[in-house]
Amino acid sequence: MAALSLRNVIKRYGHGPKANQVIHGVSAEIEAGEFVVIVGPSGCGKSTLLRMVAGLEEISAGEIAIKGRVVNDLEPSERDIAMVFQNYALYPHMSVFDNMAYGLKIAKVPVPEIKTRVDKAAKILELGHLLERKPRELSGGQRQRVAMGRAIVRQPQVFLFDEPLSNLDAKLRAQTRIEIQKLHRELGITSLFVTHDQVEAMTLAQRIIVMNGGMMDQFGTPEEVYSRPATTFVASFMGSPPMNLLKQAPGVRAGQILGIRPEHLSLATEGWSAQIEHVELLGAERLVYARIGDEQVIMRTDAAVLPPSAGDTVTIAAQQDKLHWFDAGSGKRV
Ligand SMILES: Nc1ncnc2c1ncn2[C@@H]1O[C@H](COP(=O)(O)OP(=O)(O)OP(=O)(O)O)[C@@H](O)[C@H]1O
Repeated sequence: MAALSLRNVIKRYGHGPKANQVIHGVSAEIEAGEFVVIVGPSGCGKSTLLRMVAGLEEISAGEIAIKGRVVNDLEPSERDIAMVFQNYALYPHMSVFDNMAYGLKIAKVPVPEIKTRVDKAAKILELGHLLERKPRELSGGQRQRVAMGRAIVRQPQVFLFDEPLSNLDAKLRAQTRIEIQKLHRELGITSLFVTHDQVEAMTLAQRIIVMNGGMMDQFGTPEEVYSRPATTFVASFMGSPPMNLLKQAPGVRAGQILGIRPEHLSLATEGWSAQIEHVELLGAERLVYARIGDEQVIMRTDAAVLPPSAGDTVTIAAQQDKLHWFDAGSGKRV
């Protein structure tokens, strides 16, 4: 049985003719113990989807089930979930221990049991020496760990994460990503994690839900999403620099879009004639920006390869087994 099922979930804000539909029928089956990341640009509906699972937003139509039990009409506290928020939402006047224990106290868990669970979570998260501190006496990364600790002690069926790393600097974010992975390996709790950062999605997820304007464009492993994107949107959203999408280059027929990743283009003796616009050195590799007719392409090359210079005319070839074809009308993979 799936740990979490979304069945044609729809969300409208407002009522009647003025209603604004923002989630247009999302279906997904998430297996027990899976770590699923919902990714997409600002406004695509990621938070709304997560908040509907949490019970913080009503569902306009469709069904959400946790371990087979439909939870549409259940309060958040009855859903057996725990959520970690972007702003951590810690109680400022309570110690770290009390912040982590609070939900259990409310749920009338016996005091010795609370102590055992908080101590265990504190140990996993290396917070043991900070239990007496107040949130203001902690670093951003430590507060983030307290927020996770508070979720862990509840021993929920499902963890929900709403961009929990977005307030951390780049280094701490990378480090916390590894901690979250480790935590997931240890606890094996089904997790749904929202982010707008495709790198975070690729590195954390076992499977990724890519949202585009309230629709689910793809649900697949990081590998699938990267190497077989279901739409031009997924192709250009996942990967940096994005996949090149060509409509007019020689060999592309009307109504088609050819997708090719920057790492699958190279200088060659046969192929497209291209004008070099600009070359960027990124340490171990170089990005070469070129123009094929009216369309720009980005090529990724090894920094050791002698680059062309801006203004040069070169020949660029695409690796033939790495071509992606999309329908120009629907944007779907063909
Ligand atoms: N309470 C609300 N009333 C009306 N519209 C809303 C409400 N909350 C969100 N929306 C709209 O729903 C859409 C999805 O919003 P949502 O916050 O889920 O997007 P998101 O992908 O999480 O974006 P972000 O990354 O910016 O948080 C947006 O168009 C937003 O304007």
